[in-house]
Amino acid sequence: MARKFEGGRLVVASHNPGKVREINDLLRPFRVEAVSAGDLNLPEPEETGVTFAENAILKAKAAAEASGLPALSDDSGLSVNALDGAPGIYSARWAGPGKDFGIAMKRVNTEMVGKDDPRAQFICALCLAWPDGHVEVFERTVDGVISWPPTGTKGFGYDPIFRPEGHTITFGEMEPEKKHAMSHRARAFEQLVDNCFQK
Ligand SMILES: O=P(O)(O)OP(=O)(O)OP(=O)(O)OC[C@H]1O[C@@H](n2cnc3c(O)ncnc32)[C@H](O)[C@@H]1O
Ligand SMILES: [Mg+2]
Repeated sequence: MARKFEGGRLVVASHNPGKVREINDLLRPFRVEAVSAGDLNLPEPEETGVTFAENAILKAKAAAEASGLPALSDDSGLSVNALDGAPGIYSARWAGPGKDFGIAMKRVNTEMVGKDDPRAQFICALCLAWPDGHVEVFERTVDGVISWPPTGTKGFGYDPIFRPEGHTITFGEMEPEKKHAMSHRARAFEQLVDNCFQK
């Protein structure tokens, strides 16, 4: 049995404004007072894990310890079949110190030249951690294809080059509510809610 979140204040342990916005959207229907790691001036921990789950755990634990509150982290990324899963856990790092996703998306396109498999997945590991060190982790994916050139300005990160399976537009072109109905983050969140939130 997963430990339940009892309600009240919850730290959203991410320094990515796009993610914080999406997580706040997903939390809205629940009795949760979300505060972001940025609001609390929490440091951005170094992501030394070798899996999404490990990095999610280290980010949530760091925020829960530093704040004394339960903390929810998200470690996510794009995994391209033709690139053996890259950029994967390095998705943020491909954008460089300036967090320029124009550069990161171009690199995906350049490395895919000559490969004819466009399939890719977005992956999201969510971790809910408590100040006593207890953690719950949920990981989900969404399948799609890489689409070039980048289109749409509604999302963040790699959204303009990811077209989810069965759809004709990219996540960058999609309304947030529609992305929340199918994304890796929304799917992992559904698991989190089923297991850790009071009904
Ligand atoms: O670690 P935090 O502070 O949460 O913020 P971050 O941006 O560094 O986040 P990650 O370490 O999890 O890196 C994942 C990168 O993958 C990209 N990514 C993850 N989910 C995405 C989504 O739904 N749409 C587009 N890009 C996404 C995004 O650009 C992230 O920067
Ligand atoms: Mg990060």
